[in-house]
Amino acid sequence: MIQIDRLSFGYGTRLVLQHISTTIERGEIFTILGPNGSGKTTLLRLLRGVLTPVQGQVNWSGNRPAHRMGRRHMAQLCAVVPQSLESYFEFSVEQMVCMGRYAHRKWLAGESERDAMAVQRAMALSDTLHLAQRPVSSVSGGERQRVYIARALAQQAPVLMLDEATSNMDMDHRLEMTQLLQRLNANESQTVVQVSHDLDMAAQISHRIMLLGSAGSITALGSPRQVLTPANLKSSFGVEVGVEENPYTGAPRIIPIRPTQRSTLHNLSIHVIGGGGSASGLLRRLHMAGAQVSTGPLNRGDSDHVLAQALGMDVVIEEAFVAFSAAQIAKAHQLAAAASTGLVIAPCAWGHGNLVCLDMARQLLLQGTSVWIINPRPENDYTGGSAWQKLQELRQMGATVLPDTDAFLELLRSQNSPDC
Ligand SMILES: Nc1ncnc2c1ncn2[C@@H]1O[C@H](COP(=O)(O)OP(=O)(O)OP(=O)(O)O)[C@@H](O)[C@H]1O
Repeated sequence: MIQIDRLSFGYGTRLVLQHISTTIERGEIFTILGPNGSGKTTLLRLLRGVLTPVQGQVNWSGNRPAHRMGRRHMAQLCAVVPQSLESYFEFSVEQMVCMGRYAHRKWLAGESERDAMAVQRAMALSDTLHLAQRPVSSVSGGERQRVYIARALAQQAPVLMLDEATSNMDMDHRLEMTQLLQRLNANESQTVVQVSHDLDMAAQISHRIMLLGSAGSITALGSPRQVLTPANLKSSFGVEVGVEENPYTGAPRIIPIRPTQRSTLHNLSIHVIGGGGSASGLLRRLHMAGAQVSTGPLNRGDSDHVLAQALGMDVVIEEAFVAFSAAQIAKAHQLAAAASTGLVIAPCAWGHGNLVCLDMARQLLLQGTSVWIINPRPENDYTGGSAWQKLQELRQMGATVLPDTDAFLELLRSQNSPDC
């Protein structure tokens, strides 16, 4: 019903979704999971044609690509329960739900009996009838989510798209909404495409789950049982979980083992070479895990500099937009030599201004400092090959290359574990 073909999308130059392909079938409950910022809401927007893909396309069977379909046409096919609160607050709840009938009305036509019946039914199903005359601005967050669901139900579109639609609801209403979705799906072949952070609910009701990773690509796609495995969830969320069978529903049930791994690196001391935001995630995660972190040199105002300063790290700062001076390199060398665990090089872009950091790493390596390099890539070399050659030499001299920050942190943890 909805074909997604090698879809990629970015805001500006930053890609947030990469190579997404699948077909969502009629009558399917399809859930998109993933960490914050992994592109779930963006994917929903691409599916309903609000955004135009950078590559690939979305096709609703028998129609033009989604981004070329008109709004009214899309509204006949797809009803949306949004994540963010919309500013229709001057309307009453009933008026708001009536807006769901927009796609069914002729231009300037009033409300028909059919419209009125659809609105009443939607409000009854979503338990919002008693709120009908209240201004939307006066209802609670959970009640407002039910109003949005009512508006979407009133639209009577074959596909219902929900973006974290039950996140503010109490347990009773959340269960009720879950059952409602299942009932609509079973009795009326309603296709449901939803974004959720509720893994247990997703496991319980989804026919298929798409799990996105932090880089906006698919970590796993398939049945809840195939997708919700400890390895996949670790890969996407960086969290260790156990998965067991829910004794009441038979669906997989997720149990965090170590929800976060804070304070596990508290006796380590590490110097980080980054720049241009390449080390931000690494700096933050090392800090959260309790490691003593220093970094630099970094140009003033660089996003890694701003973050390191905000976290109170020792930072060697060079003025903005200038090459690193010998004096600042000497200071960084001193900090790095004092970092007893070692030096780690983030996947930064290399130019003639920061190439000298690789010479510093070489000297430290020769002096016995451990050096790690995270995900070095030739396309990050803007020096005509010198940086790539220096990185290769570091590797030959004994620096350890790791694919990503997760692998680096895992290595530190395993070396730092009390069992070692
Ligand atoms: N209009 C925009 N302009 C620039 N960047 C954006 C815009 N909308 C979203 N982004 C960025 O794109 C990335 C993906 O955002 P998106 O809202 O799709 O993530 P998500 O997986 O739904 O996150 P969450 O679980 O937090 O709701 C994020 O890094 C976000 O900051």
